[in-house]
Amino acid sequence: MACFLNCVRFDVSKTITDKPTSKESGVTCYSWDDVETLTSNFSRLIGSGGYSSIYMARFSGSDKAAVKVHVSSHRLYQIFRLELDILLRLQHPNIVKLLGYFDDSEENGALLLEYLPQGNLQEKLQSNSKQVLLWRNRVAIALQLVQAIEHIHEKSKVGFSSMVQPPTMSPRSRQVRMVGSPGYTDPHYLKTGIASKKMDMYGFGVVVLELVSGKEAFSAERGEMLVHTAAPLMNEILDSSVDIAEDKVRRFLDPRLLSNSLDIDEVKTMLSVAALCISSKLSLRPSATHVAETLIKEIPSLSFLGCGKGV
Ligand SMILES: Nc1ncnc2c1ncn2[C@@H]1O[C@H](COP(=O)(O)OP(=O)(O)OP(=O)(O)O)[C@@H](O)[C@H]1O
Repeated sequence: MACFLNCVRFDVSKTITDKPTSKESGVTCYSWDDVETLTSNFSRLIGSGGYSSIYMARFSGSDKAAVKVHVSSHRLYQIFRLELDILLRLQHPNIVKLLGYFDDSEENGALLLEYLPQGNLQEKLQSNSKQVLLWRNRVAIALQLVQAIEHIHEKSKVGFSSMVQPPTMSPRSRQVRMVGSPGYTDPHYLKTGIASKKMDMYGFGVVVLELVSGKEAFSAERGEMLVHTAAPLMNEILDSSVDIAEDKVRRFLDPRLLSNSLDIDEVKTMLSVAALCISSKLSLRPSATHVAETLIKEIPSLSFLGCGKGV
């Protein structure tokens, strides 16, 4: 998931085969000493990833940044390089900016990212959070995310999304490439090791289910994946030649959103999109462009964004 949630202002024609020198194209190459200073010796942990820890950093002007320090490992270094390579080529308003990085070219790496003060989606959706995330904001998040994915798939020449594992790759190195967060990772990718645009659409479909239900993709507490809970409804949506019953949709919906003013057809549109995106039939999964067009056309609540101009 992180891959499509990060970004950089950088010349897309550049690769990192040759390390950029300091301040090249707006992305700074830092030394480890710099990273230590910026994070005040890693004094404030603000998040944890599957292979990384995220620390608060401050520049001298007191501007904040987030430093994602990857686990030190020769094996996991490839994951860092892959993420850095992608970030160096991306530029989109809906994706966080890469400000700089540290790379020892062997086993240690860190990414210096624009600081995002609003927390992550799970925090926003959590049932005990005081403010309920409004429906229109949920559909806006879905649209912004799919527009970011569309940018990666269609406009960025990143290539990773359609990347197929070279047949010569050893099982060990293949394992290294197989990254993903629990609950979001396409079972087809887990089975074959083949990364594709369809895999990204699967992850997007899971986020849509989270936005509609208010539940997290994977509940460690219940040992439950949202895609499994949603499966009967998803199958019914895909199989059904008739309109899906409203009470079934309402039962899946985040109870905090139940109100007369909510247009249930918009919820049905979101669920239909999710059902197609997470379908085990890869041919059914739509492109990011198609999903963005569908959301803009079928969800009037998005009009507050001035849709069609990109958000
Ligand atoms: N730029 C940022 N600004 C503020 N907080 C951040 C930022 N990046 C990450 N975080 C915090 O750290 C948490 C984990 O980050 P992220 O989701 O990027 O990890 P991940 O993708 O699971 O990592 P990995 O690549 O190691 O698997 C986020 O949920 C968020 O709370």
